[in-house]
Amino acid sequence: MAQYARSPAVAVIRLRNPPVNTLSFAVLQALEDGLEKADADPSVKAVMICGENGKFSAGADIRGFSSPNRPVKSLAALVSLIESSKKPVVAAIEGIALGGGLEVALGCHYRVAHVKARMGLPEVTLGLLPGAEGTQRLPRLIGVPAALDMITTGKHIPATEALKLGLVDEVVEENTVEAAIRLANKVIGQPLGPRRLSLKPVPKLPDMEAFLSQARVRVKKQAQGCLAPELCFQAVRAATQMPFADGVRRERELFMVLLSSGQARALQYAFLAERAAQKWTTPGGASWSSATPQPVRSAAVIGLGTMGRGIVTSLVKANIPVVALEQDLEYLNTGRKAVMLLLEREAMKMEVGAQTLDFHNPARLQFTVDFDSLRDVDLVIEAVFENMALKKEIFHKLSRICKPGALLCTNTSALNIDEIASATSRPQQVIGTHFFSPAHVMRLLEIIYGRHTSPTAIATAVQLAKALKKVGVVVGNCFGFVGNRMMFPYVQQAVFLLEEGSRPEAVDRVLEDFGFKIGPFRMSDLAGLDVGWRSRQGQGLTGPSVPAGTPARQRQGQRYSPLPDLLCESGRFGQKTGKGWYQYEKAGGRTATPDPWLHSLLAQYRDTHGIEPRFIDQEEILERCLFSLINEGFAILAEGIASGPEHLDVIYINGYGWPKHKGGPMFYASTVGLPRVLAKLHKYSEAHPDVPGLQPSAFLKKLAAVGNPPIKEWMSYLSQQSSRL
Ligand SMILES: C/C=C(\C)C(=O)SCCNC(=O)CCNC(=O)[C@H](O)C(C)(C)COP(=O)(O)OP(=O)(O)OC[C@H]1O[C@@H](n2cnc3c(N)ncnc32)[C@H](O)[C@@H]1OP(=O)(O)O
Repeated sequence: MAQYARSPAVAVIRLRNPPVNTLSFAVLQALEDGLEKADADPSVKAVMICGENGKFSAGADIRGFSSPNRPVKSLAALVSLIESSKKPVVAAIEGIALGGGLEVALGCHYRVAHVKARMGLPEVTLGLLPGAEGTQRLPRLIGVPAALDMITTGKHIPATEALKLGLVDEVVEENTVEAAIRLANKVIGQPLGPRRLSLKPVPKLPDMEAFLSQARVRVKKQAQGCLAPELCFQAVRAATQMPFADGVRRERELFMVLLSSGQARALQYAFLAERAAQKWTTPGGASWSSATPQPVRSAAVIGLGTMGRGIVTSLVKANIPVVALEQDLEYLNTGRKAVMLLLEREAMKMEVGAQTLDFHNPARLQFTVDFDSLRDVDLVIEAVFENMALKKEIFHKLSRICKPGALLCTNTSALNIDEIASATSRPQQVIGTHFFSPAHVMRLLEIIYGRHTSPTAIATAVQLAKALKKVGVVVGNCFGFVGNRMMFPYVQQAVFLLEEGSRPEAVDRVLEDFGFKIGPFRMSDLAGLDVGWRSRQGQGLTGPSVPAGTPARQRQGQRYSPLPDLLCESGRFGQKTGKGWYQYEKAGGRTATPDPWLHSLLAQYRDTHGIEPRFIDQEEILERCLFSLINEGFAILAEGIASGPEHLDVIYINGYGWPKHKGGPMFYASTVGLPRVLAKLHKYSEAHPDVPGLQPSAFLKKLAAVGNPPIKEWMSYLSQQSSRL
């Protein structure tokens, strides 16, 4: 709602809809009523609009876009109503003015912002455009280049930058509301025409056409398959070509195209899924709502390989003092140099000096080979390579050295957290923190609780993720956890497709066209084929521990492809060796080219094993890879390893390059339709009965049997099932 008050001659309208003052129907109605009241009252000479609780407004309610009663049209009408007011209207922007919130402020004649406020038009990130005339007003206020940048990227800008751009008239450090009332009193009686953005011309550029065509290329490149950036561009271009009213009509048409697109639904789901994933629960009854995190005032990182370096960098950026430990001085010095380089680069990117991050200060970042230096830290992240014996040895040591209460985290992508915890005397404080490479860049942090992990430990790890500006997703302990466990069948299908007749470049192209940043074979070359090889050796799937007489293409009664092992045996580990599924210009090269050697290896392999190659179309490639991944997702949900499908989707969007505008694998399955996913899995598993990953999971079957229930209802079917058992 909006609250109306008076500050002698100035009417004060306060937007009130906690927690972020979204513009619900009720808020818009109350705002309109407030404006009418102010207009009708002759003693009111000016109006000031502000938000409750130190926040102006986060814009339209994202949960309301799918509602047929969404208030977008009335928002545009209201912004026009504000602008046409005969009494000056001043916006007092504290905290945030985003989306429709900023559009309301653009309708005001003046804007005052608190120095800590942020402003933006993030609609593009939700698959939309600023549909309350924002694409037409903003270029008139700050010029086309700056407006296009804000509208097509959705970035939030700080108040100081907004002042430089002319987006706000004043930035204050103290009371924004008082400053806005002061300004309102000052401008009473001044002409409003020049302050009405709809009446202003769009500032000219020396060569607008050339600017727009270059900008369009840039926008297309950044869009990566997303429709909204291009349509945002078209709406801003309309502002440069048409009078305001026509531009508004064009904006409306483009908005309707986006609103009805599947991409907008997927992106809005992704926004809400990220928030839903913060609300973790465990089958044991622990929950985000009752667990309290411990403060993390200092941390240690063990191991300064690629992952450890990134983790140290993340902690320093989050202002958490770090002790970085290596096994000997040689490794320590190499690690130290690499970390310093990363931090210098980060300081440059953040446009702050080394002194701001303060990483030359040993009180902030200390390098050591002495385990005793870990005695007082609040949290340790072990990031040595994936070797259970080594990890257990380290955790045993930590359990003796670290202070009581210190959280002991292991950075692992698959190893059993309970087994690692068993090496300590405090398994309740042991937790898995699976960072993604590069750890200072990737947003995802998979947080894995073991059998004994305490709710406090989980809450502390979630809090740490927030401090590191990452998305922490809490999951249970199983081989590969959630992300890699779903990835195994996907990669497995890709390799089976090669056996049956396809090529790495054909499979990659289909999945990259779908929207993955890189396909499974390019990804495998980038990560290094030796990583999986070592893991398969450890599981006894390949190498000397495989019993004599085991068929080459079978393990544990199921089809197995030894192709990746064959590549590793010939020293083809991917980019690092210059050869893998592709060939590269040199060892460490990045440009993948299809490799005739590999093509003849595939032909020879098929001959040896009597496989008749066949043409495999794009549909089969896509469905076998994606549906097997999704199928595993259903098994994970049924086992209680994750609290809901949103968690899986957040993991895939933030850690595995899943295209956000397709909402994550489980959301995608819901858009394809669960009965269709099931029918396709049946078809492929019948054609390839011994290929793992294609047998539909029981939970998928159960959901498909009731049709295609909305994704938010899926988990309720699971509890119905359990309660009957
Ligand atoms: C046409 C389209 C128009 C006119 C629009 O306005 S589209 C909406 C444009 N606005 C946005 O995209 C803003 C989205 N929100 C954010 O970026 C952030 O939430 C925030 C910067 C406003 C606050 O961030 P933070 O402090 O980290 O808190 P949370 O992100 O956890 O949010 C707190 C709760 O508020 C809910 N929320 C936030 N914004 C919206 C919104 N626009 N609509 C509905 N709900 C919103 C968010 O979901 C959190 O609620 P819970 O999930 O915890 O219940």
